[in-house]
Amino acid sequence: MEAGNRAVEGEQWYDFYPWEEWLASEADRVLLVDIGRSKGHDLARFKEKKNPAGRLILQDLSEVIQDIQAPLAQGIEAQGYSMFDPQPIRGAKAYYMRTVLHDWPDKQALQALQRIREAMADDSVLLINENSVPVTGVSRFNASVDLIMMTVLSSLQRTEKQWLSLLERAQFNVIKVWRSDNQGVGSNALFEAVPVFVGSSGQVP
Ligand SMILES: C[S@@+](CC[C@H](N)C(=O)[O-])C[C@H]1O[C@@H](n2cnc3c(N)ncnc32)[C@H](O)[C@@H]1O
Repeated sequence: MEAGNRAVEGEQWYDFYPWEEWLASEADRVLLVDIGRSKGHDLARFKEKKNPAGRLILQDLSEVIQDIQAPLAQGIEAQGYSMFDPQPIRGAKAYYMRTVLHDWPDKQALQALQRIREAMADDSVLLINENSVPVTGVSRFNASVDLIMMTVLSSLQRTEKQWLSLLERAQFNVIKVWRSDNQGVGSNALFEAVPVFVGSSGQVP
């Protein structure tokens, strides 16, 4: 799947999302936790192209992290972690995932989102960079990925409505769905969301 996404990706999220303005925070705070980032090439590109202040953390399964050969750029830290476990990085400015949740059915995706929500501060932001497929007129690429998702992973390529529903059920408010003019078909939408915090009564305020 990753190779497929690489072949068709368009602009990077940081080229069309105003991260400098929207993610401004203290320099010693973790700026962004990239969950399921594989070996971290894209975080390295973000660092190289934009040189953001703040720590960047890439997380993936321990076996993936252990397989990283090249040294990481200064300012990037790698951490072996499963997204179904409690998130060790608390209160980061942004939690980011690209083409990770599409590998998972709603039940597991909701668990992973819950782990993020628990770790967020009041001003943290969730960024989900995913493929959002149209309801009709789906491209051959997306139709074939959808079939692969279903047969191999019991998962799916979600429509925007399905992404919004997933995020709402995970108790996030979606602020905006960002799209670039030059969209690839591998991860064409950036869902920006903030947590809805549940009050002590257990009710969403
Ligand atoms: C389709 S790849 C996407 C990689 C990268 N985000 C990208 O956009 O190129 C899915 C990634 O999720 C990681 N992954 C799978 N299960 C995970 C888990 N339980 N916790 C954290 N990462 C996981 C995989 O190792 C893989 O790197």
